[in-house]
Amino acid sequence: MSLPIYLIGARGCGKTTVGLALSQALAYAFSDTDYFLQQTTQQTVAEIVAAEGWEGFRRRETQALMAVTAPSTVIATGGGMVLAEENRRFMREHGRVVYLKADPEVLASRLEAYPEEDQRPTLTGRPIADEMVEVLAQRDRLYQQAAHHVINAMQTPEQVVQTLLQTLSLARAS
Ligand SMILES: Nc1ncnc2c1ncn2[C@@H]1O[C@H](COP(=O)(O)OP(=O)(O)O)[C@@H](O)[C@H]1O
Ligand SMILES: O=C(O)C1=C[C@@H](OP(=O)(O)O)[C@@H](O)[C@H](O)C1
Ligand SMILES: [Mg+2]
Repeated sequence: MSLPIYLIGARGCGKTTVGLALSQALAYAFSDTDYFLQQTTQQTVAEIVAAEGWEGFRRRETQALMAVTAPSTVIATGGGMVLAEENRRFMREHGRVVYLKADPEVLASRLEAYPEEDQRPTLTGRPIADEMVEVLAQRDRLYQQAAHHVINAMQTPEQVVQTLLQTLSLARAS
């Protein structure tokens, strides 16, 4: 059995979309921590945050990360998973961690086209483009710290999957 692969990065970088496609290419299972939370609580992210605040959501997110961790599984995390040092350490110790990196303008344009507000309630109360700049300024360092590999996520999903396959097999060979 192979180590789990964790995809990290900001909202809109493609963790869920690319993660599912990567799992199919590798014949791995696929898990998404947000989807896991929605299934187990029967609540959307927005409903959890409304009831318990971001603090409650973050606590549940850590539990979800541990619950979905399994061999031969691609795990799409939520964009804020790296905020907790505990989560960064857990991912690095249990699997391969890949940062899907994209510029804030690219992320904002994807989210503006398809906001999914139940999944992505505002983090700052500011417009998406401003929020993306602010969030990346805080988190880019944490994504870099947690990651074994950094991938350019500003390609088509198919190209990102190919880059991931190359990067992960090179990493195995070295
Ligand atoms: N590589 C990509 N190129 C263009 N659009 C993308 C890409 N990856 C994801 N998207 C689109 O961006 C939005 C967010 O993707 P998603 O996979 O949910 O990101 P995340 O899970 O990282 O927040 C979706 O509408 C998705 O179709
Ligand atoms: O960046 C964040 O703090 C969040 C990202 C979301 O996941 P995606 O990155 O899959 O959109 C979701 O976990 C929640 O809204 C919080
Ligand atoms: Mg996602």
